[in-house]
Amino acid sequence: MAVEYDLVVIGGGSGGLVVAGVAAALKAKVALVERDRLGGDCLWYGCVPSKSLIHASRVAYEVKHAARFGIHCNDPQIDFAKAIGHVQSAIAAIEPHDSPKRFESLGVEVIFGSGEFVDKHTFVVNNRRLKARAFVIATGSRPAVPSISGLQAAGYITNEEVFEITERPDSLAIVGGGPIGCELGQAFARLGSQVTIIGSSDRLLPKEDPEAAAVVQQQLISEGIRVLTNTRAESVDVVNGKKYLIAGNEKIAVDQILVATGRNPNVESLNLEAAGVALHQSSKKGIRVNAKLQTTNPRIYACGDVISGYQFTHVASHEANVIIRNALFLPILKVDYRVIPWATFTDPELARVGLTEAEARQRYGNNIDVIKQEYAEVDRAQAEAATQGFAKIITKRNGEIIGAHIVGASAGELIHEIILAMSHKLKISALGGIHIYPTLAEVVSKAAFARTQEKYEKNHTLQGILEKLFRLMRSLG
Ligand SMILES: Cc1cc2nc3c(=O)[nH]c(=O)nc-3n(C[C@H](O)[C@H](O)[C@H](O)COP(=O)(O)OP(=O)(O)OC[C@H]3O[C@@H](n4cnc5c(N)ncnc54)[C@H](O)[C@@H]3O)c2cc1C
Ligand SMILES: NC(=O)c1ccc[n+]([C@@H]2O[C@H](COP(=O)([O-])OP(=O)(O)OC[C@H]3O[C@@H](n4cnc5c(N)ncnc54)[C@H](O)[C@@H]3O)[C@@H](O)[C@H]2O)c1
Repeated sequence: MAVEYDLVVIGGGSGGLVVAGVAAALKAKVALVERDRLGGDCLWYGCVPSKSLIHASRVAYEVKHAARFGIHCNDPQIDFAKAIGHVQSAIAAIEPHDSPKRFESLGVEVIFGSGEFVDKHTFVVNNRRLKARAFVIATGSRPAVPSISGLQAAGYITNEEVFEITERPDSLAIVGGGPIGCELGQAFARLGSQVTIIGSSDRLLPKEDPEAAAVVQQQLISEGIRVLTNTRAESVDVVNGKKYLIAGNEKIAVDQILVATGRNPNVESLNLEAAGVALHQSSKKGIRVNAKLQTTNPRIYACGDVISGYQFTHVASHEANVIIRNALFLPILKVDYRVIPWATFTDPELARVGLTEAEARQRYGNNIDVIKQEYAEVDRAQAEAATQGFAKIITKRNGEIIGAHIVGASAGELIHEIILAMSHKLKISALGGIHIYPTLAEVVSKAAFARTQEKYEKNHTLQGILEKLFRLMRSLG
């Protein structure tokens, strides 16, 4: 039976917009259903506002610490509402790129409404029955709020409200020591809040290389942030209008509580059962997909946060690109997660691609090399007093790069060279090529050189041959 659309995309955020835009450019007939506004978490409540606030807070920090370069300023006066104004103007500047007008001009039919599947082939929205060759679920995720007694009554904020507050909380407790907790914790502390981060793991950023995460944790502590690890937020009391968060043995008086304890997929309202779309059985939440990103109904695909894999904007787009080909043409392409990078935008930044050292040892035993290069040995880092941090590159014995972790200034930019090398299965020696002096990027080339040097130092045969060769050449004049 003929259908009206090639693709119906549900959710207009990082994943859905890529699918809809590219499919329409390829001349497919596409409908995009969005329940709120186009742009998703990344634009409104995630990447864009957080990085804008981080920038404002960094300026405050640099001004406050300028005296070490002989630049004497008074303590910066922070106009928090204006900092949030910068956040909102960054969103406003980027929003047209994700606007309904732009997508309609690309040929996408944008439908606002919250619909549901009524059977395996039909999605109903605003009383319209949409039938398509394929559907894509890209409805993202929302903050997962743990059940903490008294929290609801006391009131709290998540990433969905934090970028709209116009008054800085003098004291802020952040529940969750993951990327949101660390990025926003540092930003608020730099803008003048007294911040406490409460994390249930034994360290901040528990998904990261422990040595690299420790550099970030140490920096946060040195900036006056209280870090409580191995601690769960248990309850909240309100006394005389003041909130008291009880966590471990502590009773912390705070003006505001920010909850950043992971995400829940947006699946509830879609009536997935009618569509034959199953969720993960395990503790992992979200829609179950195969390597081609098909759900348990092969005509329905899913990508982004809703499948609870790597929850990043660039991964949602990476998955979207696989879906476009599979859904519009033949479902033969598998998603490749071999080289998935990400960065946590604290100061210093922590960027990662591939395996951690522990994961690499688990997979390859001791048949790996781990090369570490300190920022302090990079001249540009000295020039900019940005000596904190290191690059760690993990290779197989043949030099193939299987993981890299950079913690330090501009780590999120510097990692791209390694991403390219890994994508093309290049060996670490490929990173040792000419690099501009003096740049921070030399932290990567120096790491590559360090491995060559280490191999050379262990190669006594080669050293012996060279010694003899030069003796001979000297004797010949
Ligand atoms: C504070 C914070 C900072 C972050 N920083 C970064 C970062 O620096 N870099 C990075 O890569 N990632 C970052 N992320 C993660 C990133 O925002 C997400 O991984 C990304 O937005 C996921 O894209 P998505 O398409 O799956 O979902 P979204 O972009 O959230 O899009 C989902 C869309 O679906 C819509 N929707 C939901 N339910 C329905 C329904 N029933 N019907 C119709 N529409 C629906 C929503 O309204 C939304 O528009 C951050 C996240 C947060 C919370
Ligand atoms: N720079 C970036 O790319 C960036 C930035 C922010 C967020 N994100 C994405 O958003 C996702 C969500 O971030 P997040 O920080 O909320 O989640 P997360 O799951 O990475 O971290 C949440 C942390 O909270 C802790 N926790 C859970 N319950 C707790 C409790 N009751 N008390 C104390 N601690 C508790 C967990 O141990 C965990 O370490 C990330 O996984 C990431 O994919 C990315």
